[in-house]
Amino acid sequence: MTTPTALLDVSELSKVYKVRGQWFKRKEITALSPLSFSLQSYKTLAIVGEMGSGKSTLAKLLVGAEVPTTGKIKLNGQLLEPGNFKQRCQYVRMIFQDSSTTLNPALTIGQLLDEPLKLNTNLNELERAQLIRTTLLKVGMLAEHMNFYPHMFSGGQKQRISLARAIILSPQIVILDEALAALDPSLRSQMINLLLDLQQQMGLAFVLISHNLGIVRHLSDEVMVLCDGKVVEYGTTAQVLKQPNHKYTKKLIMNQSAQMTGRR
Ligand SMILES: Nc1ncnc2c1ncn2[C@@H]1O[C@H](COP(=O)(O)OP(=O)(O)OP(=O)(O)O)[C@@H](O)[C@H]1O
Repeated sequence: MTTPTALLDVSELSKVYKVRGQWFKRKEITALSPLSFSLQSYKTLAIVGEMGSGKSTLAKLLVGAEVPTTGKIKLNGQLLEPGNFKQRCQYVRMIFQDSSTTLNPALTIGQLLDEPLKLNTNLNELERAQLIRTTLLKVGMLAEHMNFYPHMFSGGQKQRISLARAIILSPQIVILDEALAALDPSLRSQMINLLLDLQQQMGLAFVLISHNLGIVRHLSDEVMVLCDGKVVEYGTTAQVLKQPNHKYTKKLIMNQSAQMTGRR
């Protein structure tokens, strides 16, 4: 029996930064040691790890913002070329924690959503406007919001706009880099439900970078734990959270359970 081709297939991916050290010597920083994983449509992989463990570096490599030192990234069996950002950005999109800094305040929501369409599609103005309206509706906003500016929206609504911008090109993978961290618990739950709905509707795969194990538990099928750029744990979410093996995972689970008990 042949195994089906994974949507995303990452093998031996690593990143070493060369920085200036003492006495003009070059110093190497291994942000990510070679790691491999695969991800299917409709599935979510969570990346967990403490500060400086390599989570953002992995996200940047996946989205094509950094060139890997070693390794390959395949999408539907096709090799993604490191420098071909245009090829990549139609399939892999990213959402960050703080939409106030990623949404250009001088542009209307319509103009913000039109940018990726102008760059990556051959749609005419009417078709683009129609797609912008339907995408806004998909993320729980109104079609009229296309004429508004980012400052007219709350943090939760701005995250929905960022999500609209991420899905407007019908990508296959969305990377959520602490994208829910700044939201209060009720907005966070609404956003989690919206993400799960969109995943079902569009067959999306998510790579979720998060410190919050509650979010990880709700959204992800698998968890990869990074420590100093190395994978120290990788398995199904249920298994990793129930029986963590590595001391960092154990500490994270204990700290967050203590916080939950303290809040009660
Ligand atoms: N452009 C760069 N040049 C040199 N070193 C870098 C660069 N980017 C990241 N690093 C280093 O690589 C390591 C991993 O960083 P990375 O930002 O990926 O960690 P992280 O897990 O995302 O941390 P955080 O949770 O703080 O965002 C760190 O030691 C960091 O200092």
